[in-house]
Amino acid sequence: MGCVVSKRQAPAVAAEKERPPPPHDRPRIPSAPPSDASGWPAWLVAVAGDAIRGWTPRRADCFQKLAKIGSGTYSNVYKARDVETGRVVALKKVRFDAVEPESVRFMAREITVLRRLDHPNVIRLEGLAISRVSSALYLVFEYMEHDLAGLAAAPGVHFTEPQVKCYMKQLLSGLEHCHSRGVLHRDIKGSNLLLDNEGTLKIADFGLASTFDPERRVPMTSRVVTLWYRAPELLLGATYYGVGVDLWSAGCILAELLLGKPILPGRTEVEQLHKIFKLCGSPSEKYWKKSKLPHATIVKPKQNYKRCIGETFKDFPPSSLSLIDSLLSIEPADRGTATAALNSEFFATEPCACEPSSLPQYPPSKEMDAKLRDEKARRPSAAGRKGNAEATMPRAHNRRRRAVPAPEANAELQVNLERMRLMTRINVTTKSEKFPPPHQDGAVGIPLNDSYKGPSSFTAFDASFASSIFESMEDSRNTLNGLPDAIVNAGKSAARRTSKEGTQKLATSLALRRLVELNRSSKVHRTRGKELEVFGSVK
Ligand SMILES: Nc1ncnc2c1ncn2[C@@H]1O[C@H](COP(=O)(O)OP(=O)(O)OP(=O)(O)O)[C@@H](O)[C@H]1O
Repeated sequence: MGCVVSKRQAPAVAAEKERPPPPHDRPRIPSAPPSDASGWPAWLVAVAGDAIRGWTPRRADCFQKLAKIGSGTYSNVYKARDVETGRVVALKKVRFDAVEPESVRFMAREITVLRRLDHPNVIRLEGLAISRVSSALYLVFEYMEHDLAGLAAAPGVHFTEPQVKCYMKQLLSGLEHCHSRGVLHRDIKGSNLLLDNEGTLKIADFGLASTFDPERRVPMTSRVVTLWYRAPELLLGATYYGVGVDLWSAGCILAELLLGKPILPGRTEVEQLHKIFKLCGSPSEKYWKKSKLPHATIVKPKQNYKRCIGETFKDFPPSSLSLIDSLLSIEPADRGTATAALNSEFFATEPCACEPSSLPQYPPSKEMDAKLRDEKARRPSAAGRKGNAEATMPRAHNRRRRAVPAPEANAELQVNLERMRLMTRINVTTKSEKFPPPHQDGAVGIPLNDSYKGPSSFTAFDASFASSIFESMEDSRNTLNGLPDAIVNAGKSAARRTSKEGTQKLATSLALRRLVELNRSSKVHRTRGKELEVFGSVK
C-alpha cells in the first residue's frame, strides 16, 4: 500500500558571477597552504583525512552567494549558484577552530556520516568547497525550498491525512536508511526536514549524528536532540541508546503534523520530562529499577500519571493512534524500528498517503522565514508607536512557539557561565567544556523561551533565568535533590535580589551549581573522546 517516493532533481539555472565574502563573514582560522596537489589544507588532512579521502575540494569562488537562508549553532547556510553548472545549491559554512584538532574532528564527523548515506529521503552532500582567502570550509548540498517547521507555521497551511502520511512515510524511509547504515541522526525536528517543490522530504543536518553498531554498544552523550523532540531516556541521562531516540522524535513529528502544533513544548529539561510523563504515563517501578539512568533519582515524579495518548489525541485518525502509541513508548525497545513503523496499519489504511508530486506548491518557507515573519509582526509600526501599539501587536495565539535547539540554549548558558567565571573568579574551565561544543554541556533546567535574544542579552537573560529557573524548581522540587542546601538557598535568596550584590550572589550560586553539574556530568565528558574514537573505527 502507499506510494513510491519520487526522486526528481531540482532544475538547473543560468550562471552568474561570484562576489567574495565580506570580511566579517570570514572565520578567524589561519589560512594554511594546501597540503598537496589535491588542494586540501594541511590542518584538515592531518586530523580528518578519512572524511575527505577520494574527494577534491571545489573553490569557494566557484559559487555565487545569493542569500543567507539559515543560521544554526554551527553554521551559516547560503543559497548559492554554482558558476560552472548554473545549478542552485545550498552552501553550509561550518564553524570550527582549525587549530583545535577536536573541533576539526567534530566538524568532519558530519561529512563522514553524510558520505555513508545515499537515499532519496536523505540530503545529499554533493561536495566540499574551500575558500583560499579565508580558509573557510563549505559543505555543498542540493538546494531545498522549504523545511517542515517553516511550512507548518506558514499562515493557512493545514495538512490533510494523506499529506501527513506522505511526509511521515518519507521521514521513516530516510530514517530506515540511516539506521541500516549505522547512523543515528540525533536531531530529528521539523526544521531539519527539508522539502523541495516536488514534495520530496529529505532529512538534513547531520551535525549531531553519530555512527553506532548494535552489536558493539558504546557510551554516547545524552546531550543531543532539540528539547521538544528529546526522548525520555536522554533526558534521564542515558548514555547507551539506539534508534529509539530518532523514533521518539518521529512520533513527536507525526502527532505535531496532525495536531497543527508541537505536542511537548517544554521550557526546561525537567518540565519536558514532566510533560512526557503526563502524556505517556509515569514509568513503572520496574523501569526505574532496570534503567539505572543517571538522573532517575533527581527527576522521578512523586505523582503517578496514567498514560492518556488515546484521550489526548481523540480527534486523530484512529489508525494513527497505535503508531503514535508505539513511537511514544517510554521503553525505547517498544518503539520498534523505522521498518516496523512503515509497515504499520497507519500507512495501510485509507486514505492512503498522497504522491509527493501531488502536494500543493508552497511559496518558499523556511523556519527562518517564519521567524522573520514573527519578528516583523512583533515590531510595532510607526502608527503603532504613536499610540496604537495594541492594534499592531500580534496576538499571542497567532504566534507559534518554535523549538529552540538544545545546543543554542546551552550556548546561551555557556556564554553566561564565562561571564560568571569572570565575575566570581571561579575557574572551572576544562578542555572538555570547550570541545565538544556547548550542546554537550551538562547543566539541567535551563529555561528556553520566546524571549531569548541571543547570548548578548545577559541582563535580560539573567533576570528571566533567576525567576523561571527557581519557579520551575519550586514546581518540581526534585530538580534540587542532590544539590547541597547551601547552594540551593544561596541561589534562591540571590534570585530575589535585584541589587548588584544580589546579581553577584546569584552568579556565585549558579557557578557553584555548575561545578556540581560538571562533576556529575564528567562521565559524559570522558565518554565523548571514546565516542569519537569508536566513530573513527566503525566503517
Ligand atoms: N540543503 C539545503 N537547502 C536549503 N536550505 C537548507 C539546506 N540545508 C540547510 N538549510 C537551511 O539552513 C538551516 C540551518 O542548517 P542546519 O540545520 O544544517 O545547520 P545547523 O548549524 O546544524 O543548525 P541548528 O543549530 O539549527 O541545528 C536549516 O534549518 C535550513 O533552513
